[in-house]
Amino acid sequence: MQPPKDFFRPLALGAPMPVREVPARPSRMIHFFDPSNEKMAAKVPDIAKKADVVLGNLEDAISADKKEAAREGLVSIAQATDFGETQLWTRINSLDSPWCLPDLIRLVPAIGHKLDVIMVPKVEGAEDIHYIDRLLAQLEAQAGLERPILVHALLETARGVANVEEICGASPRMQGLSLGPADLAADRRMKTTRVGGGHPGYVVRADPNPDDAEAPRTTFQQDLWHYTMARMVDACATYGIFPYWGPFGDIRDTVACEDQFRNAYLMGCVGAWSLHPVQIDIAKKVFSPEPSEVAWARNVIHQMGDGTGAVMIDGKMQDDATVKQCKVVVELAEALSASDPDLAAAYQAATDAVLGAGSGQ
Ligand SMILES: C[C@H](C(=O)SCCNC(=O)CCNC(=O)[C@H](O)C(C)(C)COP(=O)(O)OP(=O)(O)OC[C@H]1O[C@@H](n2cnc3c(N)ncnc32)[C@H](O)[C@@H]1OP(=O)(O)O)[C@@H](O)C(=O)O
Ligand SMILES: [Mg+2]
Repeated sequence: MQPPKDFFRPLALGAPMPVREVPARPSRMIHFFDPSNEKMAAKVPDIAKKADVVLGNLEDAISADKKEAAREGLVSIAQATDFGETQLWTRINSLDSPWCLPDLIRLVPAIGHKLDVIMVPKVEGAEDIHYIDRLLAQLEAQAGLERPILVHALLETARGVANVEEICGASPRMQGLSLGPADLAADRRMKTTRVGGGHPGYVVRADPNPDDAEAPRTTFQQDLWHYTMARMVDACATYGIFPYWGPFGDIRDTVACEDQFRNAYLMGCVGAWSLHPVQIDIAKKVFSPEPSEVAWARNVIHQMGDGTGAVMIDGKMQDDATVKQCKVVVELAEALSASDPDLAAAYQAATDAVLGAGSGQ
């Protein structure tokens, strides 16, 4: 079905032309900072050197009496910092809050030319995106911005999940979605107070031992987020935008954080939020393909020639579909290599070891 003829028309006279394809920029981690926290804010220039995205958070985790200080702190940091290739995002307050409109009215003219993405919390349906879309167009036109600010929606309400496809297709501004496990759990009345990860009570249990009814029965912990993450990934892939895992709140448990991030990576997410500096490196490790995976993928593409038919490589069937899977890995590796020379060298060394130096892969 074709989009409406005016889908790519600016929603205000003088507003910048909407993008026709969301740029696939490295965003392995969206690093949250509190712009009202001077100590944290002072770290932003250094953190921006190692993070793919830095996000000035104005919503939850910013106390009501700090909302204006966070907004003004973000303006100051954005105006004073050269972010280089690192993206600058913000999470504005929810659309029903008294702070949302002041956030946008202040930020767009002051730092709109540096803001890549505005993250909108608690999105319930396409109507929320339409509201932001038109308002941003008006503010961009007044500010004389030359490129549109993209929008990222938080998937953190039951109705938002029920409407996830219409949210993704609501505007050419849509950059992607993040899964917000805490608000979503509360809205669904899930009985977990954790922020992401599993729960020891969510298990399936092996059958009783027919020879010993008293023998302990093994349990297997299940993933609370599998359904929602899969819905989010499918909706984003349908509209060519990007899915992300949101926060992992148990900051000291770096192992379970890595597990949660890896679940998201394997399911098709392109990144996750980092709430603390320790999580930046976890996300960088997980959301960058392993050098051995890149070498394997390049070998499959190399051996599959025009990408059609079927061959056996190391005992595994390869065909038209697996070539596409391998291209996903190689395209991500090449995009990350462009901004990370260490990663580029690791990928090339692994490829040369498999395909021989000078293979041109
Ligand atoms: C639930 C979902 C959300 O809304 S999640 C997003 C909202 N939450 C946040 O943005 C939290 C951001 N992180 C923090 O505020 C802090 O990390 C912390 C309060 C959780 C812990 O801070 P602290 O006690 O200071 O930790 P440390 O002492 O270990 O810090 C060491 C050092 O690092 C500095 N630091 C800490 N966090 C950050 C950061 N994010 N960026 C930069 N620097 C940071 C800290 O200042 C210390 O510095 P120092 O060594 O110089 O003292 C929801 O949407 C949903 O799911 O629905
Ligand atoms: Mg939330």
